[in-house]
Amino acid sequence: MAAQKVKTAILISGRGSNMVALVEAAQLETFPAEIVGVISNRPGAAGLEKAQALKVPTAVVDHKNYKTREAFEHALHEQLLSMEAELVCCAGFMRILTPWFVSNWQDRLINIHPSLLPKYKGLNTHQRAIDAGDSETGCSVHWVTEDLDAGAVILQDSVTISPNDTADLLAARLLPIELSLYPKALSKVAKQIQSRV
Ligand SMILES: Nc1nc2c(c(=O)[nH]1)N[C@@H](CN(C=O)c1ccc(C(=O)N[C@@H](CCC(=O)O)C(=O)O)cc1)CN2
Ligand SMILES: NCC(=O)N[C@@H]1O[C@H](COP(=O)([O-])[O-])[C@@H](O)[C@H]1O
Repeated sequence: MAAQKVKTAILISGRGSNMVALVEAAQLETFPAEIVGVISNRPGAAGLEKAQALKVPTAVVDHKNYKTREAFEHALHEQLLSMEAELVCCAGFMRILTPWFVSNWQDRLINIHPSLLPKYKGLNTHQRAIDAGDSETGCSVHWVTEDLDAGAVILQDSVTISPNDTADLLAARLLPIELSLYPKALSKVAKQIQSRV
């Protein structure tokens, strides 16, 4: 008997390119995850319309509507529960999550980060790699822990840095690699979850 697909929700804040890649990958009958919803902390996120066009349920939990980070995360948590999420993928989700949220989703929360972790945690990763004179950078899918971008790496892939690269050019060259990597990582994690007793 085929294992149940892992109910997966995706958190976004912006254009949602990685989210689209995950949704499209999950449309394959043999893919081990089912996308049950897309949630944005920003009402105007372009990814919301992309998810709706793909017939994926969407919700907005606007962090600006809450006085504290914890209050925002309680609302986010309730929305995830309402979607019956078993796994959460951060995909361009631009909020640092508190230990309370991370503990509630421990070992069920992953993220894609635009660097070869453990190098360049945080923001502005491409400019930092360029400024450091690195010959390559990349992207990493990792487990989310309370420490920012410090969780174990699940999969990562690299791209060379050209002499005249700007951060924008690098991000554009890296994006197709991200869009290929994240579905592979989600498949790997979903199969691991399916095998948990
Ligand atoms: N506890 C954790 N939370 C998050 C992680 C993580 O590993 N542990 N990964 C991030 C994703 N991320 C980089 O990949 C990241 C997202 C946001 C920020 C940040 O500084 N956010 C600011 C607000 C920025 C904004 O709203 O534009 C903030 O939250 O104050 C850094 C890294 C997801 N969360
Ligand atoms: N710190 C998190 C972070 O910077 N994530 C990065 O934001 C972009 C989101 O694009 P998308 O919304 O089109 O997937 C992606 O490049 C992702 O690696």
